[in-house]
Amino acid sequence: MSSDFKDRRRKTGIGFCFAWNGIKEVYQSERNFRIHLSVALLVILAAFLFGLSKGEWMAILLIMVIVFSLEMVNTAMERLLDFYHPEQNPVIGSIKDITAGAVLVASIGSVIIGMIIFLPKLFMI
Ligand SMILES: Nc1ncnc2c1ncn2[C@@H]1O[C@H](COP(=O)(O)OP(=O)(O)OP(=O)(O)O)[C@@H](O)[C@H]1O
Repeated sequence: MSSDFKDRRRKTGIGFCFAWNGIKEVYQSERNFRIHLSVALLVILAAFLFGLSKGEWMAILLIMVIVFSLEMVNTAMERLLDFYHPEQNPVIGSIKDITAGAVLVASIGSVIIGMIIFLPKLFMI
């Protein structure tokens, strides 16, 4: 194996570690992230119990990934803004509102997708 290839592999490994630390950091510090994770685990359990189709699995997994990713971007944005501009400012406030709004939009979407998939199955019981 060339040293260049080994170097690149080592860098990828380190990058993965940093990214994993980021996920751990958000998990430990953000209550909303932990709530979303608990709900996601319950939904995955329900998905196994109801035997979802491949398309239904893809829909719930995709929306979960979107919610978690936006939650992390929202947290990063809040920290960035607090670091560079700790004072109150209407522009900072509206940027934080917008990124929080993005999480809310995805969360509402996830509830709607969940209802479309699970409600008919619940009514059949
Ligand atoms: N520097 C600021 N200037 C003006 N308004 C702010 C500022 N910081 C926060 N806000 C307002 O307070 C809200 C909450 O901001 P904060 O940074 O406390 O997020 P949070 O409560 O930790 O949110 P989350 O629950 O998503 O982590 C913002 O959406 C914004 O409306």
